[in-house]
Formats: sequence, C-alpha cells, structure tokens
Amino acid sequence: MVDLAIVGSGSGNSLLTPYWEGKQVAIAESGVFGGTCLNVGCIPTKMFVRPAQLARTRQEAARLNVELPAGRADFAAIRERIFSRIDPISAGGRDYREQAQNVRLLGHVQLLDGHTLRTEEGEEIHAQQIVLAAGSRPVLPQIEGIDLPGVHTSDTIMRIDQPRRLAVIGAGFIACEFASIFSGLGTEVIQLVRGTRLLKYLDEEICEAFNQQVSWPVQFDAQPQRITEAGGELSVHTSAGTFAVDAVLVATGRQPNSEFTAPAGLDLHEDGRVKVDEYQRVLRGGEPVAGLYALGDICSEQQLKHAANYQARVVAHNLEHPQDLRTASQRAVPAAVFTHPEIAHVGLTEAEAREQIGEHLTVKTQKYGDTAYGWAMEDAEGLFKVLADKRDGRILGAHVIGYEAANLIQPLVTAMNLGIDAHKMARGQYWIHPALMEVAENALLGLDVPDSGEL
Ligand SMILES: Cc1cc2nc3c(=O)[nH]c(=O)nc-3n(C[C@H](O)[C@H](O)[C@H](O)COP(=O)(O)OP(=O)(O)OC[C@H]3O[C@@H](n4cnc5c(N)ncnc54)[C@H](O)[C@@H]3O)c2cc1C
Ligand SMILES: NC(=O)c1ccc[n+]([C@@H]2O[C@H](COP(=O)([O-])OP(=O)(O)OC[C@H]3O[C@@H](n4cnc5c(N)ncnc54)[C@H](O)[C@@H]3O)[C@@H](O)[C@H]2O)c1
Repeated sequence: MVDLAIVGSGSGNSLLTPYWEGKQVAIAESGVFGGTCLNVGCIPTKMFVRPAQLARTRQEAARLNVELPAGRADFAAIRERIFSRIDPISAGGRDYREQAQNVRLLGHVQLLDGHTLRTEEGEEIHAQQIVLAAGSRPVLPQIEGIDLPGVHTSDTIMRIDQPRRLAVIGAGFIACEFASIFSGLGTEVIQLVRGTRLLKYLDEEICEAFNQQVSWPVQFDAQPQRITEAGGELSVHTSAGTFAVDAVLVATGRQPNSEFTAPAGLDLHEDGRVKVDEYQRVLRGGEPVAGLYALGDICSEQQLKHAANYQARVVAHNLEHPQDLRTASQRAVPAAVFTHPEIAHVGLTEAEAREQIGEHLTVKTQKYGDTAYGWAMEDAEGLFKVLADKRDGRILGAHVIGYEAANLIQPLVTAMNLGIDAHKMARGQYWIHPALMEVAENALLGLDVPDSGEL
C-alpha cells in the first residue's frame, strides 16, 4: 500500500511537495520522464522558435534600412543544443525520483478502481489516493501511408535532420507553429489544410490577419487521402492535388490518454477526457470517486501547460487537505501561438461576446503601427484588440497578433483575473513611454466604458 500514486510524470511530478517526504509514493511513467511539455512540447518547440525568429530578422532589418548579411541556420547544431539541455533534465528528474527512499517508479499501468493500479507485470499497487495525470497524444488520420518512415508527429519531428521540403498536415496550434519554425529555418514548407482557414477558432479579425500575413505556402481545401513513397521521396495525395516532399508532419489534434482507466468505469466526455468536478475529483456515475483526482490534458478543456500546472496546485492542496478542499476557479485562460506573426488571446472572441451581451459590447482594435514604438518598428501588421462591457468597463477578452504578442497580452490577463476595469487599467498606472506596451493603453482608452475617475 502506498500513500499516493501518480500516473504521468509531466505536471503530475510537481505534486510531490515536502508533505510527501517520509510517505510512500509511486509514480507511473510509460514514456519519457517529465512528460510532453519538457520532452516533445512547449519547451523544445519554443527553443526552435527563437532561432527561427532570428533567421527571419534580415527582412525586418531591411525595412529599417539595415542590411544584414545573408545567414544560414545550422539546424543540426540547433537540434543538438536543444536536446543536450533537455535530455539531461529529463534523465536527472528520473534519477532524482529513483534515488528517493520513499518513491517507487512504475512503467505503464492500468487503473482497476479508485485505489488500485496494475502494472504490466501484473502487480497490483494499492494507494490511499491516486492522481491521473496521463496527458494526451497525437491523433492520426487513418489513411494509407500514415506509418511510412518520414511521416512524423510532433513527438518525433524535432529529432530529424532538416528536410529540404516538408508537408505539414493540419491548421491548428501545432501545425502552424511547426510550419513557422521550419520555414523560418529554411525548409520549403507546404501546409495542407482541409478547410479554408488556419487557426479558425481565433477571433475572426485576428484569424483573418494571420491568414493574410502568413509567409509560407498554404494549400486550402486539401483533404489528405494517402501518402506514398518512391525513390526516397514522399507524395501526399490530397483532394487539392499531390505534393512531393522529403518529410511529413501530421498535426491533426491530440486525444486524452484515458484508455488505461477503462477497467475502473469512469465518466468520460465524448472526446475521451475523464470527467472531474470543481475540486478535480474524478467522477463515476456522476459522483466523485473517493481519493481519485485528475489534472492536465487527460481531463482539461484546454490542453495547455499553464492550465495543467494550475490544476496540479489545486490537486496538491486537496490531496494534503481532504477536509478543506479548494476548487479550481474558472479563471480566464490565456494562450499564445508562437508563430510568425505571434498570436495571443484571452477570454471571449468578439462573436462570443456579442452573443452574450449584444449592444453592451465595446471593442477597440489598436494598430501597433499607430503607437510611437510601432513607428520605430515600421510595423504595418500588429493588432491589439480589447473587448469590454460598456456598462461597467469589465474586460471580456483580448486578442493580439504581432511582435511579442504573448508578452504584451499579460497585463490584460492580470486585469481580467483581478477584476480591474478598462478605464482604471488604462489610467490608474503609468505606461512606460514610448514602449510598445502603449498599444494596450491606447486600445483600452479607445473603449466606450465608464470613467473610473483616474486621470
Ligand atoms: C508540440 C507541442 C507544443 C506545445 N506547446 C505548448 C505551449 O507553448 N504552451 C502550452 O501551454 N502548452 C503547450 N503544449 C501543450 C502542453 O504540452 C500540455 O498541455 C501539457 O504538457 C500537458 O501536461 P500533462 O501533465 O497533462 O501531461 P503530460 O506532460 O503529457 O504527461 C503525461 C505522462 O503520462 C504518461 N502516461 C500516459 N499514460 C500512462 C499510463 N497508463 N501509465 C504510465 N504513464 C502514462 C505519458 O507517457 C506522459 O509522459 C504543447 C503540446 C505539444 C504537443
Ligand atoms: N502554443 C501553445 O500553447 C500550444 C502549442 C501546440 C499545442 N498546444 C496544445 O495542443 C493542442 C493540440 O494541438 P493540435 O494543433 O494538434 O490540434 P488542433 O485541434 O488545434 O488542430 C488540429 C487540426 O487538424 C485538422 N484535422 C483534424 N483531423 C484531420 C484530418 N483527418 N485530416 C486533415 N486535417 C485534420 C483540424 O482541422 C485542425 O486544423 C492544442 O489544442 C493546444 O491546446 C498548445
């Protein structure tokens, strides 16, 4: 019997606070220690994004009358640098747990009931409390040739040699980020999209701006039908024609890893996510199962690391204080797409806000190019859009496209979560002049909201 068993070493690994020292813990991990974000997700992708951004600076510099020499990205060196930093962190994390007297590491497990896991060797591990933090994995379309060598998912694409030509299938976060990375680093990218827009879930104005600004070739209405190989070359056959490439990235969504819970008969959403209540307790027959929690991609509406980490903090508290449970509050969840151009958003889109409050909605889209720093950048594309309720100035959403979007949006996330109204946000503080952040100040001042009295 252990006190706590955790399935998944991504955000699940952060549950082991000092409270668990001297108590018996099991961590099950069937893949690479540290989970998606560290090994095949947020961190390595963004470590590729940065050199891809630098590789593009020549064009931007030329706009500002600075001629930079033509450069070349050394993909192999970038890849080695990234993974020589990441792989030891993963191995070190595993060693650290392995050496702890009170921690036992397991491989793939099944959940038999709220207190029992079974290992692949057939051993049953009984636990006072169990946390399901098993994440998600790529979903692949079932088409001929999907398993050919050279056809990758985000799990493998970052370890390959740089392809001369790459087809990217999909139009979501992962497809767009990798199309941006590889094209920035000099690969000829063709993005194959079955619909008519990239990132279609975005606020419409931002979506349109992204689709206009995107700098690599995109083929719309291209439903992939099969992939074939001949003479070392791959051909992706789609409803819009055939595309010859050296490698293919399939980025057609991710599904929760919940199959291992089947014997326990938990409540699942239609997309396979485990159902939880507001305390992150797992449900069966609509009721919480005693001692069983879930966090992250296996249960979360947003497949985002900051959402998984927040849920982990809630679960960590609840495991330690079963008599004083905390709820996972419904915060406004921001997200960014680290493409060129970069995108960030939080809260409602304009269409969603209009649906909710109709004529009470006020919207302002401020161009980067209409602020002093925007002049310095000669920026003609960046947009900072804010939505608020005319009646009380409550900020309902923010949508940004352009340079540093993921950083620039954060003050709006603060205002939304801490309840600062739009006028107070704009006038209740100094904004450093002439920093690019003034674009947010100007957007807020352009809203039709009540005066907070601040000058
Ligand atoms: C390419 C990519 C880029 C991303 N970029 C970002 C980003 O920029 N920002 C952001 O916020 N989010 C990003 N995400 C999403 C983010 O990585 C995930 O939301 C987050 O890592 C989920 O964490 P988790 O703890 O729920 O699961 P994971 O970190 O996936 O951990 C789950 C672990 O459980 C293990 N496991 C599964 N089943 C079992 C079993 N039965 N027995 C034992 N072990 C099991 C798995 O091997 C896995 O290691 C990205 C994802 C991808 C794929
Ligand atoms: N920067 C970030 O925060 C970041 C980066 C990467 C991933 N993520 C997370 O990972 C999640 C998964 O990302 P994703 O891009 O794989 O999923 P997604 O659901 O965002 O996009 C999937 C895409 O694949 C297309 N598609 C689905 N089935 C298809 C088929 N059979 N043929 C052709 N196209 C098909 C869809 O139309 C869609 O464009 C995201 O929702 C996000 O939460 C976050």
